[in-house]
Amino acid sequence: MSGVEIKQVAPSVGLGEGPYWSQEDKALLFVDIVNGDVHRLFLETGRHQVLHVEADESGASVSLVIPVEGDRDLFLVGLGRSLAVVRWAVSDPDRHAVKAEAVLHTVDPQSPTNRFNDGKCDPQGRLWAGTMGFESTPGEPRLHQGSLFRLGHDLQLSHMVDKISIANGLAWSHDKKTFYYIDSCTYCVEAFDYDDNTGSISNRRPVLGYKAAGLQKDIPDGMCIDEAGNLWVANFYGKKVICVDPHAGKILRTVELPAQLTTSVCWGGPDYSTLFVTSARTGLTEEQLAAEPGEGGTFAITGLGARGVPPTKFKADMSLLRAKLAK
Ligand SMILES: O=C(O)[C@H](O)[C@@H](O)[C@H](O)[C@H](O)CO
Ligand SMILES: [Zn+2]
Repeated sequence: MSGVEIKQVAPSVGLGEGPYWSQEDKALLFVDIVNGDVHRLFLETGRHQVLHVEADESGASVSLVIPVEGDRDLFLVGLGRSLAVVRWAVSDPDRHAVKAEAVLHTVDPQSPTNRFNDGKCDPQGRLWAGTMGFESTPGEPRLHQGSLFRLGHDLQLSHMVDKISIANGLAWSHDKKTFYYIDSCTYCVEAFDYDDNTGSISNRRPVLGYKAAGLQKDIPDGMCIDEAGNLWVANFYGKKVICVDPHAGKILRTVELPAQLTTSVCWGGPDYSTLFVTSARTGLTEEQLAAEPGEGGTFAITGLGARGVPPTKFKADMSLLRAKLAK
């Protein structure tokens, strides 16, 4: 593939996840789940902000960060088993700690060691986020302990899919009729029919089985969709992202990265032609880390000849949200 360039844009973190391109700020947001931090990296100036979110009673891991439409200082985060709101201004100091302004929901009381993992907004701006069971070794959680949830504009939480092991990549087709989803422990990218009006899903089916595609050790993790409707999936333990044609169920391209635990992907940059990729270093040995300094880094891939579309912010009924923040 000529012209493809890979550049490390952020220093190594424990478990990078949840990349999100903020066009207003020309910044990449991502989280470090191990340290409970949200990162914001301004690509033009190099300014790098780190917001540590203090634990609530359900845990300390910050697993996703999504801006709230209509207030540039508000963000939804996954925090332990909770979905919470944090306040974070661009003018804040580059490194500081906050408590959540409000906890909207705490889930999975039957599995107290669960935590939220990946999440993203659908075309209507409802948040979809899922949980996973306790992981002693990366990729080997207690199975079927988690669920996928949907947070509506009215801040009500709906339970969408149960028996999820590691809730991961999410994407919606441009015709808003298909929802693509990854539970990492199925080793499969799946699809559902999606109703954009009601936000309901049905008809779960496989799109790409990893073992049948020859990916024996890769774990499907985060995912995004490009303008042409192809899926880009980060392969944990796979040192790569793959581009998948979901209609043919075929791998179209493979891009290798200097990090074996590639965790998630998003499109960004002024014209959405840069693919940002997060990775992790958690669980790797000292030797492995020494051999590959990129482990845990965040990367920008350019020259792919593909591009994405703007991400969707969380659209809340702001009077309901402000009432929660006032409490
Ligand atoms: O990145 C994630 O989604 C999880 O937070 C991680 O725990 C790993 O990906 C998982 O171990 C393998 O999928
Ligand atoms: Zn993930």
